[in-house]
Amino acid sequence: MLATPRREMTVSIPLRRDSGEVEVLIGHRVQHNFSRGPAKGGLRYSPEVDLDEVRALAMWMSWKCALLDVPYGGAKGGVRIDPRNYSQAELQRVTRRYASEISPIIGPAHDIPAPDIGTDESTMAWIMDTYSVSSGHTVLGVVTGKPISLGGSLGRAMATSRGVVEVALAAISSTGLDPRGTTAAVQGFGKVGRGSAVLLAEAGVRVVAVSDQYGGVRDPQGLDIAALCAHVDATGSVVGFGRLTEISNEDLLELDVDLLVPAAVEGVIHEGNADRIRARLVVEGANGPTSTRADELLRERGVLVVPDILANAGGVVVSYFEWVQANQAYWWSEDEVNQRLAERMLLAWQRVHERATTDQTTLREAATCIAVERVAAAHQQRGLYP
Ligand SMILES: NC(=O)C1=CN([C@@H]2O[C@H](COP(=O)(O)OP(=O)(O)OC[C@H]3O[C@@H](n4cnc5c(N)ncnc54)[C@H](OP(=O)(O)O)[C@@H]3O)[C@@H](O)[C@H]2O)C=CC1
Ligand SMILES: O=C(O)CCC(=O)C(=O)O
Repeated sequence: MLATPRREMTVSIPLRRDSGEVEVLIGHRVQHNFSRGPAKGGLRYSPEVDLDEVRALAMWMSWKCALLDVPYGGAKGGVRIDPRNYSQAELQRVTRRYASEISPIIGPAHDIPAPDIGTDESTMAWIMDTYSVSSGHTVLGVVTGKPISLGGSLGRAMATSRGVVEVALAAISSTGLDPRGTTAAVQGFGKVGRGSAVLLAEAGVRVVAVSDQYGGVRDPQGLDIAALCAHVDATGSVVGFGRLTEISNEDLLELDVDLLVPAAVEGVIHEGNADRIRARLVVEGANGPTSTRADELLRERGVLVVPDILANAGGVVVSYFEWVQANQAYWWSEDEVNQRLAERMLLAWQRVHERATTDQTTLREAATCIAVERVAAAHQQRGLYP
């Protein structure tokens, strides 16, 4: 039962472009499991989206939610579209049509989407509005990652990055290094990568390289992250910042740094480059950045990998807090959100670290075992599994 998604929906989304032409896009929503509660997971807009990718991402959400002990199953959605080629008005039309097509299977007690690659708080606001219009009243709990003015939670925007950095600092300390003075490279400068670079720099880590899909920049002395963020806000890319040495996404992964944070897309560390990864520690900000074979090769070489279902779980943890606040119509302070997030991340880190030490496994195996056991226990206790 755990190998197969419980429910999948594929929809076609007719879109009238601003030019008047009509295009038909494909979207998916996959609910892998809901034995522990409503399904939960992000919505991705990318030209790479396909059903298999969405299935894998949905399954990872089941394990992530179980590992962090948030009362959800796992889901994921995707629309095959390159959002950079569409106007905001077109993206709003796509989102509203997608939301209305999947509305029979989403809802605060059924399945709660959130942002992922290529989507943001506006996407969530449009889904919330579309769903609310058909419900006849405002339903704040149908999505998370909403704008603060529409029932979003303080702290959600930085939550995934905050979780990545909490766990990265714990992992650095576990290897006997002092975070101050260690070096890091971050691939991806979107919602997860950018916040991770900011918070790592704040913690005293020297961030020596970052990249986005156009390429990367490198400064062995450590990048000025605040100035870099201003450059990205002005130009839309890290490329061209401060006339620094440019570096490709591939070369960034192979830099001689203490910490590598892949925070962009799947499969970037693979059989072909795993032998050349020189970082001592890989903390997976992205979902699925390391292939199975690469994971084995890194293990043989003694590289410590903190798996995605632990490292990037901060987002869904604060999404859970947002849903709780929306359901109660009572809002927490940002400090309260951040403190509760840190407690959950560090507890999960400790459990996974202890289990890996006791069972002599990788952190990924330990995290997956804890998570699968929790989902399997829910199945058994509900009587769904003989
Ligand atoms: N947002 C969240 O709360 C969570 C996200 N994640 C995962 O984190 C990862 C990043 O998501 P998120 O930050 O939200 O997405 P964003 O869309 O905000 O950012 C993605 C970043 O990756 C870059 N990128 C895209 N394609 C490539 C590529 N082929 N090579 C290198 N860089 C690339 C983008 O470049 P450009 O800026 O040029 O577009 C952008 O900087 C995904 O794996 C996602 O599933 C996991 C948990 C929660
Ligand atoms: O915030 C959420 O609900 C889900 C975030 C997400 O898609 C992920 O963790 O991969």
